[in-house]
Amino acid sequence: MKLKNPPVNSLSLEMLTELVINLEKLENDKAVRGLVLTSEYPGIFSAGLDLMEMCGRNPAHYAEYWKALQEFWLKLYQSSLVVVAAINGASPAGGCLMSLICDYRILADNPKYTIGLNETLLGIVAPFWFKDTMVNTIGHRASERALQLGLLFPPAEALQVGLVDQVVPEDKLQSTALSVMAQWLAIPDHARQLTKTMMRKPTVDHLVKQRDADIQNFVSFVSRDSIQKSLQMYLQKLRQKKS
Ligand SMILES: CCCCCCCCCCCCC/C=C/C(=O)SCCNC(=O)CCNC(=O)[C@H](O)C(C)(C)COP(=O)(O)OP(=O)(O)OC[C@H]1O[C@@H](n2cnc3c(N)ncnc32)[C@H](O)[C@@H]1OP(=O)(O)O
Repeated sequence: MKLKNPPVNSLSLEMLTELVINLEKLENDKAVRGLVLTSEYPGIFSAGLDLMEMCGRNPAHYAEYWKALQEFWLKLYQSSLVVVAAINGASPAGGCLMSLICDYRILADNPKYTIGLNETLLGIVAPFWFKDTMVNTIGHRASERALQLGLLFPPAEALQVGLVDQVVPEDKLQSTALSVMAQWLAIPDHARQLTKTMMRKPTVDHLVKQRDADIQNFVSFVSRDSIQKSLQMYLQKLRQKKS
């Protein structure tokens, strides 16, 4: 599955909705057992959540957006398919989250392709289920440091901390993803799927139990004037970077 939402594959409401529909289609197709997630645009895997969905909108929109994001996370995190992320570009915040919910992550070796949950740099906070997903991957101490500092790791450091499973030359990314997929598909589906469910259930249950409260938290947090100002300033900085 190729992410395709120019210019930076930000996770807009429309993109999230399409991703969920496509995932459902693949899950229901008996001929499909695995999925490689990559970007149509080498250089950018995904810029994360679409900041335009979080700026200057009304509470009903924020609630709808957050619910769609939760839905996407729940679908992909619980997917019965083998999901391999072939990360061919920068992967900040929501882009990193999307990689973390896959079963295996391969990052192309390019110093520009940084990955991490950098929310604090925007003056916002990664919600508990982003944090849980990261802790499940790299452990508590490394997550605490990475989350507080909003670290974006270049490939060698991402590998060292365990945020990705493999770093490979850019031209070997897709072939490596396919051989990793073959290795995972050699395991009987039912045994692998039950194991995945068992490993991920506590994290899934944590969000499912608090879904509505989490939406309310997001809406009230993002509606604050101070948060709106931080997001606007961050967007301005992104735009000024060009000039
Ligand atoms: C008490 C506790 C309470 C807790 C309560 C918690 C509640 C929850 C709080 C909220 C939590 C939210 C979690 C958020 C997660 C996120 O994912 S936020 C998004 C973070 N993303 C980023 O920081 C990435 C920003 N982008 C970049 O760094 C770069 O764009 C890039 C991806 C590295 C690509 O660089 P480059 O190729 O140079 O492109 P640019 O020129 O920078 O960008 C092109 C245009 O795209 C726009 N853009 C970039 N990123 C985004 C984005 N994420 N959303 C929307 N738009 C984006 C950029 O502004 C450019 O636009 P134009 O200037 O108009 O062309």
